Amino acid sequence: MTTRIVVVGAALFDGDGNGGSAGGRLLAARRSAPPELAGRWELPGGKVEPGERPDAALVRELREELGVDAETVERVPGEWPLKPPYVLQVWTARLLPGSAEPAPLEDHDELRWLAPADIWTVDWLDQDVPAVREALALVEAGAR
Ligand SMILES: Nc1nc2c([nH]c(=O)n2[C@H]2C[C@H](O)[C@@H](COP(=O)(O)OP(=O)(O)OP(=O)(O)O)O2)c(=O)[nH]1
Repeated sequence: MTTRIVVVGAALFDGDGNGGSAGGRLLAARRSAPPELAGRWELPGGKVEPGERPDAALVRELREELGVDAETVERVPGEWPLKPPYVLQVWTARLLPGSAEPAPLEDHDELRWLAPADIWTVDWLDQDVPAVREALALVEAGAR
């Protein structure tokens, strides 16, 4: 059997609170490690643990990495290969009322809320580019 480990990433939007709203800003996180990924931007998240639901893993990772209380909204269709055995899956997500603002507690040295016009101004990890594109397409479709 092929071992396949899911990495979950959050397309975390701010805005009017309906989650992933078009026109809201998307949170991008700059990795501080490992050296080959440091300085590149990603969707915050991490590895799903054995027996864990991916959406629950994402909420846990956002708490650990950013210090926030968040909820997932919708799975972004698709799956993107990372370095084997990892694959990336993405959910749209939003902060819960009363959550702290995201802070770069672990794995990241800078966070940036990107307005729609600024999404492509950061140096996303190559494998994140199609994932970010799909996440934006999903929220734009939802806004129509
Ligand atoms: N979190 C995240 N990881 C990504 C993305 N794109 C991408 O290639 N990766 C890679 C980087 C890492 O090799 C792997 C995820 O590892 P991680 O370091 O974020 O996961 P984790 O918090 O569970 O880490 P750890 O327990 O191993 O310390 O996937 C992305 O958008 N988000």
